[in-house]
Amino acid sequence: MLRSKAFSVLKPIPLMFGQSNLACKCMHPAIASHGHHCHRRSVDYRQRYKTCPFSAGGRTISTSQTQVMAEELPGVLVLDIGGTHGVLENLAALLKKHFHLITMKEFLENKKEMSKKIQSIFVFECRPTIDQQLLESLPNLKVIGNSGVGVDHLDLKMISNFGVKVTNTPHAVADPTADMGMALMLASARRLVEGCQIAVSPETKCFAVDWMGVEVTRATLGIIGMGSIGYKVAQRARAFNMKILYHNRNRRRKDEEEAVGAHYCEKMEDLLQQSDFVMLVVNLTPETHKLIGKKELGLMKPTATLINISRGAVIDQDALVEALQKKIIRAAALDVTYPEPLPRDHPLLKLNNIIITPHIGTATVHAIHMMAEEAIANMLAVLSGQPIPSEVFPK
Ligand SMILES: O=C(O)C(=O)CO
Repeated sequence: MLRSKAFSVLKPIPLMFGQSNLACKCMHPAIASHGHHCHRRSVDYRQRYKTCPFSAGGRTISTSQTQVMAEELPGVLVLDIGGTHGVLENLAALLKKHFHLITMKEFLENKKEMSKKIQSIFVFECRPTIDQQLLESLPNLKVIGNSGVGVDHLDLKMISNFGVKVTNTPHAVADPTADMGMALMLASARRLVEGCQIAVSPETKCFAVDWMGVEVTRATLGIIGMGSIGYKVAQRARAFNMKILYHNRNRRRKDEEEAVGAHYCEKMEDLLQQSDFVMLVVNLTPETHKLIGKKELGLMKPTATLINISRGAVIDQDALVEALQKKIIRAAALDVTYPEPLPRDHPLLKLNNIIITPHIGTATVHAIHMMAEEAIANMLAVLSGQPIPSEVFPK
């Protein structure tokens, strides 16, 4: 998800979204929630809702009518999104086409009136979670539209007990997150961050032999988690003539494997032993919590690099610190950690064989827009009783 830090240079829009996160205290640590490993029915979200009729204020309106008063549209509470910046102006405009947008600030200032209006919650950042207290205060809430694929921050069971549906955006995130995986792999392989540091300090003596990287082309990539993002990574890796191994709960169809030249490893251990780059693309669930620990890191080649674009808690970070310190593996490149961000004195931040980015897998202007569109389509589908493109269910 987009982290405010990454965009801190952009223009703030003070009142567009609420700053307060009071009503959404974190009840469940990410690792304890049900995760997005839930059963999902998926319909192509591109079947857009051209006109979405709603019953509002006793009469049916259509969102295709441009003159509809904002108050007549179904109310959406925009959950706290941390920092505010220019790119979000477009998001607000998008939401306002279909919803009466209610910020957290507005909600907290006028809870009595606002709570009745709110039929959906749009979760922009995947950090804030939604607690029982908030749900109890929203009698007309029907859907929580998560912008992003991972819903490990939401207690799906508790939410479904309120009769509220949860949706996510698997289509919009796949390409940008796969791009991020490739970016981290290439950056780590070619020591891009160290290279930048040298380039900006001309006093540093630089001999290419001191900064040698490893090659991605023709290397072996092991993908753990071959869902839509993992598959997109494989498609990209094929262009680098990489040998592609994958491990997944379910084997992909033969034609899908052949299309990207991927070989299935039934045992994750085999993949770990053979790969030059291991990329984690799994959902965070109780089963994948600390999936990569001391034992697994010990199986990897000393020349191998671990890349994580899923969730931080999929790796046992203490074990990773040790493996990197002792050079049990060559390097790591992480877009996700726990917590996020890491505290300044965290041992991972003291290592020079690691690259860490602040969870920016989908932080592109296009992705943010597409995720919002996908979330809106989901929420509108719930409110209008149509088939829901991407609903997530508790296990
Ligand atoms: O979609 C998500 O859940 C992400 O974290 C993308 O980076």
